[in-house]
This record gives sequence, C-alpha cells and structure tokens, in this order.
Amino acid sequence: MADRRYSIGYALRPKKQHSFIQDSLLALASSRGIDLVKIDQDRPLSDQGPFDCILHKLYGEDWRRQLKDFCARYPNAVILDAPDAIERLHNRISMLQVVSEFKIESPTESFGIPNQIVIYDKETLFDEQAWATLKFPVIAKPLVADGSAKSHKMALVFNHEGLNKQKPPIVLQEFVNHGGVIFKVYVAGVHVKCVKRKSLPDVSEEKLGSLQGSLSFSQISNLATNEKNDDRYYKRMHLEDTEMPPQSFVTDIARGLRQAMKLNLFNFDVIRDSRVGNRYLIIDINYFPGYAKMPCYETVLTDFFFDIVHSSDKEEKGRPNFSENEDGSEKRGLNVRPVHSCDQEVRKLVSNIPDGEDGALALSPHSGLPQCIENP
Ligand SMILES: Nc1ncnc2c1ncn2[C@@H]1O[C@H](COP(=O)(O)OP(=O)(O)OP(=O)(O)O)[C@@H](O)[C@H]1O
Ligand SMILES: O=P(O)(O)O[C@H]1[C@H](OP(=O)(O)O)[C@@H](OP(=O)(O)O)[C@@H](O)[C@@H](O)[C@@H]1OP(=O)(O)O
Ligand SMILES: [Mg+2]
Ligand SMILES: [Mg+2]
Repeated sequence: MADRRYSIGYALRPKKQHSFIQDSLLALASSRGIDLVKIDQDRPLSDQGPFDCILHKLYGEDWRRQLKDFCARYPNAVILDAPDAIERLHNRISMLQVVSEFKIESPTESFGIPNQIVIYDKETLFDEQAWATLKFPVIAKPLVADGSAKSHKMALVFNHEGLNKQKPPIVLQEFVNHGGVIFKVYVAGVHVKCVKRKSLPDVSEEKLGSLQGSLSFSQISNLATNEKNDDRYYKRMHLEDTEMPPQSFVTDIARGLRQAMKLNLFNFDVIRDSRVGNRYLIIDINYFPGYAKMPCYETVLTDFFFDIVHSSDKEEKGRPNFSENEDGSEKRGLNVRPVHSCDQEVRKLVSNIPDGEDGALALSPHSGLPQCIENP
C-alpha cells in the first residue's frame, strides 16, 4: 500500500506567504509525504480541507471563530498554534513574564530579562518615582506587539528629556550593552537554530553624557536581511568573530519557553550582557518569525511538519512535547547532526543542480534524500 500523504493548510498574510512558502519548501515537504495547501481566506475554513494540520498567522475574532468551527468538524486536526497561546506575545510584559516560569541547570551561563517597567499614561511618565529604579539609557517599546508597523517603533532614550516624547502605553526597558550583536533563536517544535544579527551599538558612560534626548528606530536587526543569516552575511556585517552562545544552553531555554508558552513556532532575541560575559538576556519573543532567513529553513521546517503529522497519528496532537523520548529527554533533531551546505541540498532537490566540491551530502534517515548539512 502506498504511504499515506498528509495535508497542511496554511493561512498567512501575502508578505509572509511570499517569504515562507517557497518552492524549495514545498518540494522538500512533498518528498516526505506532506502537501502544503493554501487556505482560501475568502471561504469558510471548515468548508475546506480536510487538513491534518493548520499553520496560521492571522488574528481577529472572525479567524478565531473559523478555527473553532474547523476544530469542531475535524477534532483530530492540529492547530499551529492555539490563538490563546499566541495572544500572550502581543503584550511585551506578558511576553517576557514567561522567562521566570522555568529554570534550567547551567554551571556556567545564566539568563533573565532586562530591568523594565510599564507606563500606561503620560502622568506616570513624568513621575520620577515611577522610573527611579531604571538606569539610562532605556529603550521605550510600545506595550502592544501586534505586528503593526507602530508596534515595532522604538526609541533609545538617553535622559529624562528624551522621555517626554514617548507615547504611553510603553515598556521602558534598560538598554544593556551587548557588543552590537543580537542572537535570534528560531524554534520549530524541538528544532532550534541560533543565528547572529547586527544590533544597536554599545553606549558608553562618556557618550551617554553628550547624547541628546532620544533616538527613534524600527526593526534594526531586520535591516539588510532578506538574505539568509549565513557565513556570507556574518562576513559582510563583521559578525564572524562573535562567539555563539552554547547550543545546549539555547536549546534548554527554547524548550523551557516552548513548554511554558505551549507554542511551537516562535523565535526569541537574546543579548549577551557585556558586563557579565556569560549572562544572557531575552528581550523579545515573536510568533511565527521569518524562518526563511534561517539557513536550512526548508529542512528544519519539513522535519518539524513531519514530527507534527506523525505525532498526530499517535493521537498526541498539538502537544508541545510531542517529540520527547520515553525517558522525557528531547529528540534533538537537527541539533545532533553535523551540518553544512544546506542550500545545495534543496537546490538539487528542486532543480537537479549538481553538488559542488564542498557538497558533502548525508542521507536522510527517513527518505533517502540528501539531508541539510551546515557548517560545524
Ligand atoms: N534591552 C535592550 N538592550 C539592548 N538592545 C536592545 C534591548 N531591547 C531591544 N534592543 C535592540 O532593539 C532591537 C529591537 O527590539 P525588539 O526586538 O524588542 O523589537 P521588535 O520590533 O519586537 O523586533 P522584531 O523585529 O524582532 O520583532 C533589538 O533587535 C536590539 O537590537
Ligand atoms: O512577516 P511578519 O509580519 O510575520 O514579520 C515578522 C518578522 O518576520 P519576516 O522576516 O518574515 O517579516 C520577524 O523577523 P525575524 O525576527 O525573523 O527577523 C520579526 O520581526 C517579527 O516580529 C515579525 O512579526 P510581527 O511581530 O510583525 O508579527
Ligand atoms: Mg526583536
Ligand atoms: Mg518582536
């Protein structure tokens, strides 16, 4: 009997669809028995499918209702992810509260969040006592993180004068010097991948005295990145010398966050506190981020989809810990394999482009197709 095929419906905004649903992803998923099918947003969801799983990044009451109706009709379908779980990330306070909800054992590294307060109105903004516990510079971030352009508009505030311009409700978060490099950790179920990006430069005490008011910016780490965050990008952005945080440490944080939030698809931004060297601060968590910028995104996402549809076979659907071993430890997926040259693998699959000299390809344990291998 032919192997069963699985169908994953996706509902994304046009920009997201364009970046995420690439031919290379469709082809790799298809080769492993998974069809990614576009959901027609002009028709009721429950009239479409059936789908084994729904992948979505849409908001609003109508969409929630549609998901509910679909689940009533297809109770075995997996929804990635539950709207209530995603909701927590739409507020920058509840977003980071989750960081205190789990612990990890590490003899050398520690993690947390920067000092921060929330300001709901102008009066409190002018009330010195409210922010007496904070040290300048601070970053003023809109409290709401709903994906709108406005929700990404931030300001680096150097002194009291700079606070006057800010429009509550905002979070005031201490700016922590971190060497101008941010780590973005992409999570798809048990699969975890950390990349480096350019960030705001450090602000020295001497410079702080001479800086006026505030400086506005938006999505700084996304500048110049519609490209993959690979070695070429690191070289161009002079990031190649920055040491990565230990992979086991970021994987442990990813698992803690995933289980506490009950989310499968997110990334989190981490900075390394320059004053403490081995202390890491989580500053942002995003639902369904720009995975396509991650090296090997096709392989990571296909592995994840494979986990999901096969765990739903075993009626473990929707559980964030679907891929744990019997003793409770996680199957690490991508993390345990030495990897290099992933684009080649996918290009070969899509268009039969032959391997170059460095195209050392390993065989997939599942399909016999070449696996994504990354630079060690
Ligand atoms: N506490 C902090 N200390 C130092 N730099 C920070 C801090 N918070 C934010 N930044 C810098 O500001 C940038 C934007 O902040 P943040 O990630 O919170 O915004 P965002 O709009 O939610 O970003 P994204 O595009 O990742 O969703 C970060 O990438 C980092 O460069
Ligand atoms: O495309 P979307 O609108 O989902 O934008 C998301 C963007 O992904 P993109 O690169 O695909 O644009 C993400 O970038 P990376 O962290 O991966 O760099 C990050 O900025 C999210 O915060 C954005 O989601 P939002 O907060 O605005 O909902
Ligand atoms: Mg961010
Ligand atoms: Mg964000």
